[in-house]
Amino acid sequence: MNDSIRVTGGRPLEGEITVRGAKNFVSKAMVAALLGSTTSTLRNVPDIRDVKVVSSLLRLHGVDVDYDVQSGVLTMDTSDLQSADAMQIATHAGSSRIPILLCGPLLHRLGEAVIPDLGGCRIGDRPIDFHLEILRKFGAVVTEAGDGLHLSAPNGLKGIHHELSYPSVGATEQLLLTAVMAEGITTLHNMAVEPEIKDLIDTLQKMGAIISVDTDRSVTIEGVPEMFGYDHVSLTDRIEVGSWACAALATGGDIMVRGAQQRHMGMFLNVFRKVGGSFDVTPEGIRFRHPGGDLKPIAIQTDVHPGFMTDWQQPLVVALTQAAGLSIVHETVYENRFGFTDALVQMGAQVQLYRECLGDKKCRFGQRNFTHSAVISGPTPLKAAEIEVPDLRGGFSHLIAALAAEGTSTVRGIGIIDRGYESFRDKLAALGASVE
Ligand SMILES: CC(=O)N[C@H]1[C@@H](OP(=O)(O)OP(=O)(O)OC[C@H]2O[C@@H](n3ccc(=O)[nH]c3=O)[C@H](O)[C@@H]2O)O[C@H](CO)[C@@H](O)[C@@H]1O
Ligand SMILES: C=C(OP(=O)(O)O)C(=O)O
Repeated sequence: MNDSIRVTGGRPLEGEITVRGAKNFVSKAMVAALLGSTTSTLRNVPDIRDVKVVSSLLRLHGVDVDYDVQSGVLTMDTSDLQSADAMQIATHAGSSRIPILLCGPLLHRLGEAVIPDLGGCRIGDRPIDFHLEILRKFGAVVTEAGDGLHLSAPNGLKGIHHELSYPSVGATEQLLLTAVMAEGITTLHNMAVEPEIKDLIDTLQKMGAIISVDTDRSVTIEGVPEMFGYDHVSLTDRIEVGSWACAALATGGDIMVRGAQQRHMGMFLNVFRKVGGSFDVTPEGIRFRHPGGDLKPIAIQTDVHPGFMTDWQQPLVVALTQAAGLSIVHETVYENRFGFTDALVQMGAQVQLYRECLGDKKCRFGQRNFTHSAVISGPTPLKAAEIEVPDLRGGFSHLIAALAAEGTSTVRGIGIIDRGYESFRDKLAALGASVE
């Protein structure tokens, strides 16, 4: 497939699109299916690359995976589960961050796990120290093996009491996926509470898990000896919804996003309204539009849920280049998530990056030489440019910038965007974008 796209901007995106299941839940629910001794059915599954990567990893372990793109129904039959060939696992190195979550389920079901080196967006160091600490506490023996890790559990996995120093999404999922079948009781404090995690907990409960969530970011899990398949409908991808909403704002457009769910987007909708966007929530989805007039600047800080999500930050920054005044964005989740602004500056935006924390939220990056705050001065007309996509959300943000810019831009490396945006080329065409 051609990996670059020519975008002629300067016209509003208008029309209707549908967003299906969440990349950051579907991939985890697919891993959870490994815990079940019977077939699992996942619905509302989008046709994105991360689903293909996890399907392939499951197949390497003997899972019979069947996906009907049209209906979005994915079934996973785990009756012939078996250890995978290490050489074949290695071919998945760098493909996604999901493989590290296979550890607990594979240790429970097969007694060993071989994990390739992780991929995912390069938006910071992204260590896995929390994951390994949790797995070792449960009783896993972790050794480095070639291009990845080898894990075993000679004495089985036993419940633990753990507190995260930061409410990491992946580490919370690691603990849940391991604790559900570990012997005895597990408790976790300072857990992540993103909607995708709540959906994972619901899925695990359907499978037979006993999980009690408290109101203070803590959870108690009573391990069970056997789990079964599930039937579950994925929540909608709130990051994709927010990305299209920002595209409507930046291009002066009007986009009806079918499938969008208000209850998972509270903080985003507040910000969208404060910046000057309009939205209508309907039973079918949410319609986002630029109502005309100037957009307003804003000061925001990204945070764990229920704060403003880091994955919304990059698309929003493009819209903020069109707001009248100074906007401030303090990124507190990743230390290096403003690299994508170089291309915006090349297109005429005024974005100044700072090492200091430009906000009062507790942040791990303040005194550590990371440019993790941005001041955006607008409105600045954007002009076409040749751009290389840096990462998933940064890439979609570049597309939005090209759609808002006068002239024809070339955006290279758009394959990355397929990791998390289903049929984005068709959706752009449906919204009247001029793309080749
Ligand atoms: C596939 C998936 O669901 N990806 C999402 C997930 O990523 P992911 O699960 O990787 O993100 P985490 O919540 O774990 O990371 C948050 C912070 O914790 C740090 N950390 C994490 C693990 C660890 O072992 N040590 C450590 O220091 C990270 O470097 C980062 O600074 O949540 C992020 C935060 O909402 C989202 O941006 C990603 O889209
Ligand atoms: C950072 C992201 O994903 P991943 O964790 O898969 O790299 C994202 O979806 O924006």
